[in-house]
Amino acid sequence: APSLNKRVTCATGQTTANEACCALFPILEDIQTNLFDGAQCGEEVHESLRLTFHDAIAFSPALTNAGQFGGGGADGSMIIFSDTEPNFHANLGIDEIVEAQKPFIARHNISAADFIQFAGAIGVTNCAGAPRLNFFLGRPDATQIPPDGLVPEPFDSVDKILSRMGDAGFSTVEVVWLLSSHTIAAADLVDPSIPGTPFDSTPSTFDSQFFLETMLQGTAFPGTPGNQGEVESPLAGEMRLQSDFLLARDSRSACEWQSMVNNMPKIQNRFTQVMRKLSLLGHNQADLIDCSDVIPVPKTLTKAATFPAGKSQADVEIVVAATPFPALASDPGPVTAVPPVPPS
Ligand code: HEM
Ligand SMILES: [Ca+2]
Ligand SMILES: [Mn+2]
Repeated sequence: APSLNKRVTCATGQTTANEACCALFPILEDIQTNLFDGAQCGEEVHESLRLTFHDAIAFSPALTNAGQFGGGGADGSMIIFSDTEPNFHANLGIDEIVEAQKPFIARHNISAADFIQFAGAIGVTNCAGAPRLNFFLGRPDATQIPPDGLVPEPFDSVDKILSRMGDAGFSTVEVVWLLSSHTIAAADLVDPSIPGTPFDSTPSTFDSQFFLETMLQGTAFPGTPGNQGEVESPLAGEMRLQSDFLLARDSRSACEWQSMVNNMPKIQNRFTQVMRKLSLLGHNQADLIDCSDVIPVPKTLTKAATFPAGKSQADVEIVVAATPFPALASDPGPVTAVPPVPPS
């Protein structure tokens, strides 16, 4: 009789719990070599993670309940309808990774819906400190374009962001957990004069610097002032979104935000939970095959969070008195500018 825990050895040599997952190993290798430039945590990984969100979050039970089409969730619509959906305002810039991923989908037997979530899960493993996300196989592709207006914008109010995310099924703390993603992120189009400007000082490390640095007092714009959705950041070369600034300070989210600082086990655990939920929007997990064991084991990170050089506890705009703020060292040496993420 077959044992429940029996593992399959694939033709390519790796083992997995389910034979259907064997087909993913050649795709994994192609992605790491040719999309992520040899397992780097660079621009394509950042854009691929952003794409997991923008594809999935176009999902509105509120619209469905009102008798309209609310979007199919993680259904690949961004790629299937690439003439339309990437042009929605909140998706600006997503066309690049959409076009970069298309040839991979064309040369493998995988839905666009699955590929987007698979590439995102693989990509984060290239960033030291990231958790090993789950991956489920078998999403059918979109048959309809989701409505515009379902992806949060950096100039949206906290009320609007929490309400939109709540419609899709995410609580306030889950929104905070999802924003761990902005630790490996940069903006190209918020200030188009400085493409590749990161949201924290370590855009190729999945650490808690994003949560810490968004709590510091803003002092200047990294490029031009007056961009919609941008506020002053604490570091030269660093971009701060107004939405991240507000969520870090709002009474509904600030406590959870602060709890992420220097708490890697929590970040890893919570990000895994919410990314599982995000990747399943519009689907039942029971209809899919769990291929999580195909995802590589991420690079580890041992470094504690630190204040960037020239910053200290005095620069934290403390909003949460209820929980103690961790005692953190400051990086030694002169104050430096955060370098941009190179385009590739
Ligand atoms: C809550 C609402 C959110 C807002 C308002 C927001 C907004 C933004 C904006 C404006 C950018 C810069 C785009 C550009 O100019 O190139 C960005 C980048 C990014 N976002 Fe978000 N985001 C949100 C949530 C998320 C979530 C939930 C994820 C993933 C789970 C995510 C992942 C990313 C990543 C990885 C990037 C960097 C892309 C790159 O470096 O090329 N974001 N986000
Ligand atoms: Ca980081
Ligand atoms: Mn980018």
